[in-house]
Amino acid sequence: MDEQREMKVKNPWHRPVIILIIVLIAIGIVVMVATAIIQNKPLHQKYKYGIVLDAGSSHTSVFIYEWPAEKENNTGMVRQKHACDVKGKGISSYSGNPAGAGSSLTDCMAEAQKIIPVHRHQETPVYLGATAGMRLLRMEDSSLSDQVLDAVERSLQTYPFDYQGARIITGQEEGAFGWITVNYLSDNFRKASGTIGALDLGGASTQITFVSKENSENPENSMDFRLYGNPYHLYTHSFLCYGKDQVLKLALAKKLQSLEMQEDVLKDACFHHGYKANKTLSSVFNTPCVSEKLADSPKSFIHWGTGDGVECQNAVRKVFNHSCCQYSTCSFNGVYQPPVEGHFGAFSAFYFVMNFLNLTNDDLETAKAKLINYCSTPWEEIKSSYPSVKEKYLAEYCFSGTYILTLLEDGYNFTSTTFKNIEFIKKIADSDAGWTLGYMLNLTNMIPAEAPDTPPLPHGGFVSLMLVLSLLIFSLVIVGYKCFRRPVVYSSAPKDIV
Ligand SMILES: O=P(O)(O)OP(=O)(O)OP(=O)(O)OC[C@H]1O[C@@H](n2cnc3c(O)ncnc32)[C@H](O)[C@@H]1O
Ligand SMILES: [Ca+2]
Repeated sequence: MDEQREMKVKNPWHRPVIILIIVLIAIGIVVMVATAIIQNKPLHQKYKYGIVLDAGSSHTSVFIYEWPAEKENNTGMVRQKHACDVKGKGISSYSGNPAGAGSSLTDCMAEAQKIIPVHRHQETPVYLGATAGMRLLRMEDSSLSDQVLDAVERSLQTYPFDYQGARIITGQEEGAFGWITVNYLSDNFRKASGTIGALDLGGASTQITFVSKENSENPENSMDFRLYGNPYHLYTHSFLCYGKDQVLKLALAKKLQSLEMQEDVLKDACFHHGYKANKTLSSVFNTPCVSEKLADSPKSFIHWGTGDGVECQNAVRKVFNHSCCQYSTCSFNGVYQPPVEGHFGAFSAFYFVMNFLNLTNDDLETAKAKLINYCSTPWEEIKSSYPSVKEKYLAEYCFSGTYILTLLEDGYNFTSTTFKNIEFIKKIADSDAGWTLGYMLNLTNMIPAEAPDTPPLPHGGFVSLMLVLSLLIFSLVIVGYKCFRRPVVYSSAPKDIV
């Protein structure tokens, strides 16, 4: 039949061209996104290091910090790589053998040499900061404290690092750098969420630091910082002798002085019933924190626990003097302190003790009640319940817990309500809470006063946006093709050619 009929036969070149275009667009998108990712991918990370020795009253710790070499001024970049506890007591205990203070550091410094890559040794700064133990030794005999510092300096200079000095830091520095550490690790300087206060309880001193709206009534308690574009007005105070070891001596001395001692026996409500230890008077009075010495007294006494939490609270209150305050408000001993504001991180012995006593999540009233119960537990029962805990710590938890709650409530004026704002912490983001990180950040200028300019979008956001837009374009092309392609008219072909 010659009948001409229209039938649909696709143009032979049409479909391949469309497929080719779609494939090219897809390849283009993949190449574009891959290039964006590769282009912005950080090169192989190179790290820098810093070492800070915390020469505390009870012991020395060596902290190694690490940060990406290219991002020195980005806050939140420095992290703790390693911590090493020096064997033995704090450097102030080497006053009779200063050279021993230097050699005590060798094991931890050898560890640091192994951990930090050799090619970074020369540029790695080393700082030693000594705290309340050395402040007390300097008060007793400044030439002895100089000798101890000289000995640790000589020891640290023998290592291939960049030695930057060993010194006794001030109480204000200790408080302020502890505050910088906890807020840096919590990333509070970049966030607009505000900062947290810092509570540090050592063996020989304790520090309280927080941002206060009040105008400081005593310049000695105020410190101003400009960090990452924001000004901070800090209240800070360090109470020498109010660390947990020294305050125990203070409390014992008060009892010994108030003639609570009968026939060489000192009955103590802050120690468990059944606790009995022979102690020398000099172990109590061998510190400048205890001013009045005992006259006509025996050389030793029996420390006899009675385990009465309520009586212990009354005894501990006596170490705080509330009788004199020449400012509008004081904490204790005539020290100016505005009312506490905001949230707090409490670390060092605040954490060790509250964590052991399982009081870190309790409100003030519950914590007090649980502590009274704990204090009344007989010593033998305590010892058998915690066979692996150091006996000295174990014997003192009742006293230390009572001291902590009394310091916070009667000393710093936390109430049942504001007590809930205290978080007991050991570490933040795997780094120890303490003054050392803040000290290093400050000395290396690693927290800039002004926030550095950053691109409007972070790298991840930029790549995601590219991907989403590309997929959108791709989908539009497909949809456009489907909607707007013209129906193709096929030419009729003679069906049969005979
Ligand atoms: O800040 P200074 O006053 O110089 O002292 P420090 O730096 O040596 O003090 P630490 O925070 O290291 O420790 C505070 C106290 O807690 C004690 N301590 C450490 N670990 C403890 C634990 O697990 N349980 C109870 N007490 C502990 C330690 O002996 C100190 O008396
Ligand atoms: Ca300390």
